[in-house]
Amino acid sequence: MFVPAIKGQGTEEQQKKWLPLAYKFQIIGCYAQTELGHGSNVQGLETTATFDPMTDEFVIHSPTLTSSKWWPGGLGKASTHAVVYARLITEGKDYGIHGFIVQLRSLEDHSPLPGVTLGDIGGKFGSGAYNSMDNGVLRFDHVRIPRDQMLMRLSQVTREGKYVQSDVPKQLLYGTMVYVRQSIVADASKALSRAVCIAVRYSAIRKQFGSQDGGPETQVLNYRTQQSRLFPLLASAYAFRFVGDWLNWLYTDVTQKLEVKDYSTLQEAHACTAGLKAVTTSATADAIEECRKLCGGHGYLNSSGLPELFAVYVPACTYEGDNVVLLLQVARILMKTVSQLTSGKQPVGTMAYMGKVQHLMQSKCAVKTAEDWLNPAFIQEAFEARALRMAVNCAQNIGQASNQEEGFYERSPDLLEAAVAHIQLIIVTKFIEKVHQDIPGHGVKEQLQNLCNVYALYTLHKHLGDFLATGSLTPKQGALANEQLGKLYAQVRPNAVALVDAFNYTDHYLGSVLGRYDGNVYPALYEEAWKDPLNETVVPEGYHEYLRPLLKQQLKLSRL
Ligand SMILES: CCCCCCCCCCC/C=C/C(=O)SCCNC(=O)CCNC(=O)[C@H](O)C(C)(C)COP(=O)(O)OP(=O)(O)OC[C@H]1O[C@@H](n2cnc3c(N)ncnc32)[C@H](O)[C@@H]1OP(=O)(O)O
Ligand SMILES: Cc1cc2nc3c(=O)[nH]c(=O)nc-3n(C[C@H](O)[C@H](O)[C@H](O)COP(=O)(O)OP(=O)(O)OC[C@H]3O[C@@H](n4cnc5c(N)ncnc54)[C@H](O)[C@@H]3O)c2cc1C
Repeated sequence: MFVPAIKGQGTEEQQKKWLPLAYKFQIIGCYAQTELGHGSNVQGLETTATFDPMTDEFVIHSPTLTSSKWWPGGLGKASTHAVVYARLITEGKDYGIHGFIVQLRSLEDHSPLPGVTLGDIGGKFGSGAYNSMDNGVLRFDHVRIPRDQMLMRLSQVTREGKYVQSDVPKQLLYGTMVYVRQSIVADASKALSRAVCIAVRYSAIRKQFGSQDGGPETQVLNYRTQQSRLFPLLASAYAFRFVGDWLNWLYTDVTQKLEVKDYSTLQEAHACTAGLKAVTTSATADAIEECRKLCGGHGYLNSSGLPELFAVYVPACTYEGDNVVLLLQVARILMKTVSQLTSGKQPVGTMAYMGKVQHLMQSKCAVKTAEDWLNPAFIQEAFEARALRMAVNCAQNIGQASNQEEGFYERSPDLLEAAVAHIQLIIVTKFIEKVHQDIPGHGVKEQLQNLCNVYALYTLHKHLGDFLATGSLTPKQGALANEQLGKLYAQVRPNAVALVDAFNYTDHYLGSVLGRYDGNVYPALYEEAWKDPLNETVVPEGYHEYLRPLLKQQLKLSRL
């Protein structure tokens, strides 16, 4: 994040100076924005950067305990520099949050520089899984930096101390977060596909119950409950991969537009990166835990790879923006778009469907049979109607409040659900678009179409309340969707292992005894057990000190 921050907020000159040093690891940088007292509320950050015209320097200071930088990855022990986000003060006026390059440690002996106090913030969730990352704490005691270490692409301070705002949207200050959020969506797909690969392969070799007259027991992958829990996660892994590819295209397109000062798609980029990051990371975190449960007791072993994958993954729901905070950002943009519908301004991009408000507010889903749900047009329209009607309902309810902000606050739980509906529509739309493309490989397109329908109908089934409450579907149509879902699971089953083999993960990368490509799980589990340090001695440490006295005492008592 140190590098994209300098790329996005540094001048050409600053990029030329600092980026080569970072690329060659002559300096190691981190992104120091979050503080002990503020993470979500960036505008609430307290660290100060006060310009001193006498010396042409900024004085970086931590005025309160809560202004201590807290969480930045790499800050505690590894980084020599940081992009520090602080309140820019010049000529006695606070101009809000800006980025500054600050050296933290000596390049000679790595010791903290004068006025800099820093360290690691301590152990984190998951017994050490994330402890390889030195998330740090950092305090400044009036540390001076040259004026030219203020990142000056978006705004400047002159030698005389005058603040100059460039003619670019101030939201570009948040550009680094947008970049990482879009990469987190692709990362969600990778993490989810790893968990699903483990769970599908293990479900194919695990047999429990169901043997007829002494024959083999039943593969748990053949149980409909196992399929109804696992195949939607398999479909989600593919869905998030495709929407992540599209989001990367959108991000690249927006970045190219910014180069020519075209800011028309900045809001779209923010809504899509924030919303897709929130929805895909929440779904993936829940899915990894579900994959652990799908593997029964062995899923709880570290050698399954799932506990560590879960522990390392779940902070994704929080870092780079708390998912609720990000979805409320999407909700704000939805409300703004709805309010503009009456002005005749046509929504564009992923909001374009809202322009069909007259149709979608009264459309009746035409599905009559379970097979009708295989028609992408029916799926698309159902998801559009649900999302639009939820957004319009929120806007109408907010409109009845005494003031907009109060109304937004009161209705924020409903707004959250409307934002999720909008983002799920994007995911479904991009999956449908993907399977409409030419896809090489015999039978591959059909399998992806099955997974697209599984993702869409599973999501519809899981959120059926929204569809019914908004009148987008009838209960009968909801039941037909569920009926079709069951048929789809049967079609996915024969190809389930092939669909996870297609992720092409090596056993090393997968890191799971349960997910081995050769399926030779039981000997591997047994072999792995003996590597447990507890098995280095046959009689456990502590026997003589604790167990033996207890056993002897109980033996005596039993003879009294
Ligand atoms: C490379 C592979 C990697 C894969 C794995 C990834 C590993 C990652 C490791 C994780 C490291 C973690 C790093 C971090 O966590 S860094 C810190 C992250 N912190 C956050 O995300 C903070 C979240 N908070 C915010 O973004 C802002 O505070 C918030 C947007 C919530 C509020 O902003 P603000 O207070 O300024 O005000 P408004 O809500 O009123 O917004 C004002 C207008 O600005 C628009 N806006 C807001 N954000 C953006 C944006 N990012 N881009 C564009 N526009 C934005 C907003 O819509 C308002 O617009 P209008 O005025 O038109 O309504
Ligand atoms: C593993 C990890 C790595 C990190 N790496 C970095 C890093 O490298 N650099 C960096 O700067 N930061 C980093 N962070 C910090 C991270 O960005 C913040 O923790 C994150 O943005 C959440 O902010 P917060 O902690 O203030 O949460 P809070 O906002 O305090 O969230 C607490 C609760 O309040 C709710 N809430 C907050 N505001 C609202 C609102 N307006 N409406 C409704 N509900 C609200 C949230 O939904 C949540 O339920 C990292 C964090 C973690 C866990």
